[in-house]
Amino acid sequence: MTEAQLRDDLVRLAKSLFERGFSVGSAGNISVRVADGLLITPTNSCLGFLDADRISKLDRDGRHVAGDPPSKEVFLHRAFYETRPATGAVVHLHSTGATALSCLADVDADDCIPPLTPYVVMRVGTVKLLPYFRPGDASAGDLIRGLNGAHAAVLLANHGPVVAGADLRSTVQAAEELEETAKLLVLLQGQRVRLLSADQVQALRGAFGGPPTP
Ligand SMILES: O=C(O)[C@@H](O)C(=O)COP(=O)(O)O
Ligand SMILES: [Zn+2]
Repeated sequence: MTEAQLRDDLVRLAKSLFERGFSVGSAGNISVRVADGLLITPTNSCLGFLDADRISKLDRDGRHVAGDPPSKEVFLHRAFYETRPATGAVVHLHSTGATALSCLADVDADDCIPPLTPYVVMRVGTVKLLPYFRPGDASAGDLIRGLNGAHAAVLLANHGPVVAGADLRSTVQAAEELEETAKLLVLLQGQRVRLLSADQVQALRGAFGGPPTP
């Protein structure tokens, strides 16, 4: 895809997420890798009303070279690109279910989206809960680097999900799947739940290539 096509795709998919309630106001940010760097949504922009020509562009060293000032979470995005070389896009949302889950006290930090349904295993993989950081705090990027590329998705405590994937479309879809599963988990709070077994999870990974790998 050309850079112009990627810019158009970013605008279209961000608008779709906004219109379906996956983001509100100026919450969330999205980036996509291009040949000579990174495109990322400008800080304080609304995902529903992006202008393709004003999307921020960073060079390979992370320097802002074009467009409006970049999202303050650029370090979160760059940490995924650096530790998962196959990453082509990163999506951060404040979607309701995933954010609700990120606020619950007794969540398993090593597996905060347990295998409730096959699709979340196939598309998202094991999700790590990271501690709370003030938005824009570069320390969260260091924590993601510390995962050494083991997770395609994390939940930022009391904040929301960050998902990395091979390309923009599949990353947006993975963020949607994570959100829907988080909603189910919140709905099922306090009830006895039957999770997929370790064998069932393994069979899904084997049969469909499993979650995105580094
Ligand atoms: O929660 C926040 O403040 C950020 O993580 C966010 O979602 C929006 O920040 P910008 O991308 O800088 O607008
Ligand atoms: Zn945020």
